[in-house]
Amino acid sequence: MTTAKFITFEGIDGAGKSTHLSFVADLLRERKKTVVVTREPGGTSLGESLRTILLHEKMHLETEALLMFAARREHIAQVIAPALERGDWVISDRFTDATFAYQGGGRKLDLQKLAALEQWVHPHLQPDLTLLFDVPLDVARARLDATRTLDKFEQEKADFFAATRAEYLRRAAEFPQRFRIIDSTQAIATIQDQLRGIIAGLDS
Ligand SMILES: Nc1ncnc2c1ncn2[C@@H]1O[C@H](COP(=O)(O)OP(=O)(O)OP(=O)(O)O)[C@@H](O)[C@H]1O
Ligand SMILES: Cc1cn([C@H]2C[C@H](O)[C@@H](COP(=O)(O)O)O2)c(=O)[nH]c1=O
Repeated sequence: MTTAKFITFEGIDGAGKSTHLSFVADLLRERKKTVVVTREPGGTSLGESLRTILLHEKMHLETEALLMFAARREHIAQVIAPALERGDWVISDRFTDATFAYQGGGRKLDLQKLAALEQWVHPHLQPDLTLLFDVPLDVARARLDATRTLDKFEQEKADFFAATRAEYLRRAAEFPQRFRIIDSTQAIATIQDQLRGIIAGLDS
């Protein structure tokens, strides 16, 4: 029997990560796992209130980073840690890599300050697996433009997303043991085949 695992989905807006969340959850349920699917910012009542503020209100860039970690602290306390302690598997649509990528890469905040917050908020918790859905900016932008009204982050310019994507890829290279980079320009069915292989490898 394998122990509970913490899986995170990451990527720039429009990369396609949310498309595959329920597919991976279903794969795990087929393997008789109890799965908790959650998201950041969000996942708790307080976190969802903070999400609305974060995605729609202008604020100082350090306030934005601090609120991301405040929402995360509550999320870990109320949802992630209890689920893992119960033996449930947790899938989170974004986690701390997003703060490094968006606030560190995109907003250019000091990575050392973000690392200090990470050390404060979750010194002993890291994802077992991080699926990084990677696409060129123009592909992500075309997908977003086709589907929705854009929030504060999604309205950012190309250089913001270029820096965000670069920081994601830098972290994937820094932590190769937990990151898997998914070429999200592939067809959805092809990506699902790849995900099936990754999940089988994790749960064996
Ligand atoms: N591999 C793919 N090929 C073609 N279209 C895709 C693919 N993956 C996702 N899409 C489409 O792109 C759009 C954005 O996908 P999705 O909502 O999963 O992105 P996301 O990365 O979760 O974005 P966000 O982080 O902004 O929520 C959706 O309309 C989805 O159907
Ligand atoms: C956790 C986290 C998220 N963000 C940004 C990234 C996205 O633009 C939104 C979340 O929206 P999604 O469509 O549900 O992915 O928030 C961020 O900037 N920093 C973070 O730590």
